[in-house]
Amino acid sequence: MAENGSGPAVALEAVTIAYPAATGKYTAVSEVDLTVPGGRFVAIVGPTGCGKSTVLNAVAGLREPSAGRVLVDGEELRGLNRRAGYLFQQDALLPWKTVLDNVAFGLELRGIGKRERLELARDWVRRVGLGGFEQSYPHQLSGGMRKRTAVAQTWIGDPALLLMDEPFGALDVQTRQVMENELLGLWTGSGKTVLFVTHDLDEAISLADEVVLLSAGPASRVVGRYPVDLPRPRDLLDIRAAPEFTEIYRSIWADLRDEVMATYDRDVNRTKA
Ligand SMILES: Nc1ncnc2c1ncn2[C@@H]1O[C@H](COP(=O)(O)OP(=O)(O)OP(=O)(O)O)[C@@H](O)[C@H]1O
Repeated sequence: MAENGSGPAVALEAVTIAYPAATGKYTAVSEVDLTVPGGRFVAIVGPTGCGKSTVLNAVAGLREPSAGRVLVDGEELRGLNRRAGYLFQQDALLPWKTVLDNVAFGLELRGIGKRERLELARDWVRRVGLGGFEQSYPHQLSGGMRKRTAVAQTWIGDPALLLMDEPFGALDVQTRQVMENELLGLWTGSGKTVLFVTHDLDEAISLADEVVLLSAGPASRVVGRYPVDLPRPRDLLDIRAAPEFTEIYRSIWADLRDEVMATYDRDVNRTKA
């Protein structure tokens, strides 16, 4: 059951995922154990290609484990995770629809009447700071505005679990900080469970209650879990300057660096071979 708030608890039990490869198969992650209490914000970090997205896709129900299982509030996940909403680096805005219609689209698919969905969408467009841009089309928006539209698109469905894969990875640094702050503003008090994948340790620590470190692949697994006891609510523009932040950063980076180097050595040896 959810521990605090309405978001579901998520557990991965000895999850192994292998992909077909030229040489037979490639085991991306092996026996991953991970528990995320309901309502918590957990960030997953690790070197490039270690399997962060693979883990997220397993929780989304997009990728079935070759072994092990995923539990959502104690029940084994089978097929798509219908309690989850997604936010990826690439947004999924429909170019021929306006901001308002893009935000309302998920509700349309759910069969919610036009009047109600447009009313809700108008509210969400305002909440993400896009009031006045309801009738704009995606190509008329900046990267940050597109991201705001995507955030509204995800949150309007009120998913209890949010799965985010480098959602702000393509944004410039300033826009990214603003969006991270706004994400925390939306999440605080919502009770939603969040799994957030990022390359960026700064971002992981700033946002999360806990950072989980995956080892270098192949057969990546969880090699570290680090609680982030920074007070909330957090203002990310200030928090990165706090000495406690630097301390947490140092302790995680000491381990992450080893995994990054292991990936680097592996790639160099592969190139030489
Ligand atoms: N569909 C697929 N078929 C074959 N191999 C795949 C597939 N998807 C991922 N892989 C491999 O599995 C490993 C893990 O990939 P994944 O995308 O989960 O890693 P990641 O940590 O999210 O990567 P990045 O940091 O680059 O975003 C990589 O070596 C990748 O090449």
